[in-house]
Amino acid sequence: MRDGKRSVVGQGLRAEVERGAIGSFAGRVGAFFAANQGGPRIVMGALPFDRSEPDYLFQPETFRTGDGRESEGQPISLPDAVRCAITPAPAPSAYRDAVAACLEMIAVSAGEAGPLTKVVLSRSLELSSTHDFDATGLLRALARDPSVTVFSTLLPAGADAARPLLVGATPELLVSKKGGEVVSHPLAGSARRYADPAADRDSAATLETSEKDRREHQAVVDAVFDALSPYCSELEAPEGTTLRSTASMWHLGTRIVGKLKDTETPVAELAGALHPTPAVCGLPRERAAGVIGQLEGYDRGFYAGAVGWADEKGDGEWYVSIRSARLAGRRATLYAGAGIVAGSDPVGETDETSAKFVALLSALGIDEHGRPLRERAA
Ligand SMILES: C=C(O[C@H]1C=CC=C(C(=O)O)[C@@H]1O)C(=O)O
Repeated sequence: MRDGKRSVVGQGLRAEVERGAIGSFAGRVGAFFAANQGGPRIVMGALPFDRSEPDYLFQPETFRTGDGRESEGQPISLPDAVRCAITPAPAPSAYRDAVAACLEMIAVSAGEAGPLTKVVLSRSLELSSTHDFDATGLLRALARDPSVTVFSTLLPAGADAARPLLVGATPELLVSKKGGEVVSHPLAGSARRYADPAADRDSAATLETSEKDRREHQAVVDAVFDALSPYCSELEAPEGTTLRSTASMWHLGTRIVGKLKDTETPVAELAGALHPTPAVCGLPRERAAGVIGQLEGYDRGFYAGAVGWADEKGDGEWYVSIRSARLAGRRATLYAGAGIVAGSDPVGETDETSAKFVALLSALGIDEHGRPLRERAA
């Protein structure tokens, strides 16, 4: 895991933590350290989107931290023969229909108790290549953007011949905990970035003043405050809501910092209280998760879950596993979602998911149709 300032790298797999759902995350990590005396005092891995599905956590053989600048981001070089066939799943037109159906559900529920106010719907791109995907090269290419946290983590062995990995470049901190201090930096509300400076500024200004995006964002901020308040003696958003940028996207973001009442509260418990926030699920949580299951048509697996680490003291960092891809040998599945609220436009939301694919696709050197990008085609 690495951003422009810091890296946390575990290598090898020394031991696996007993797998379970998020409700037992903190208990299982605590029991692992109590029972296992050898090796680095850290576990890392991934939490799935679905709270009832098992996570995948392991203790690495070795572990080191650095300043995030250990290796410069180099463009990855795909051999000429490697070309990707890309199948959108669902097709963009079917995604637009799903957004429209979701808007209808939001409208119909408006008069009910506990109405559906937000659902984050995602779509995927299935890539199939002539060669195995190079996770290390992809990570290096993603790290050219210092504003994101890049990650690569093992996933549980599945039906694939190759061991799957989750690789990505997330801009969103679910929660970090160090001693008595807790930080979360939720994002929601997005706009595409442009190479032309004037168009880029316009895009940011439109996002900043968009009532629909502010509403979409506030739902996440409120949920983070609700989840963390019981654990904190102080909790505030010192800078308020601000614009955050990655190389390809503008977002609305709110950095939330708190002081824990009990400094021993483990980060795993805080992650368990927060996940999934309305940045990836919706409101009310259970109802939105049901709509996602009904309309998306696939299992998200570890997309829109969390990736990170926790140490023996209960400190740690967990990032929302968005802008991510599941790699398994010659196959990769890329995911991108968008928050749907009253006032969302199906075409606009589809375009937003296309914009969110750009980070991974440009690191792979291709566009959404699998065509080589111009600067790499030469
Ligand atoms: C669900 C994703 O992004 C979330 C994070 C930031 C902005 C979002 C939005 O504006 O919809 C999403 O809530 C994704 O990238 O797949």
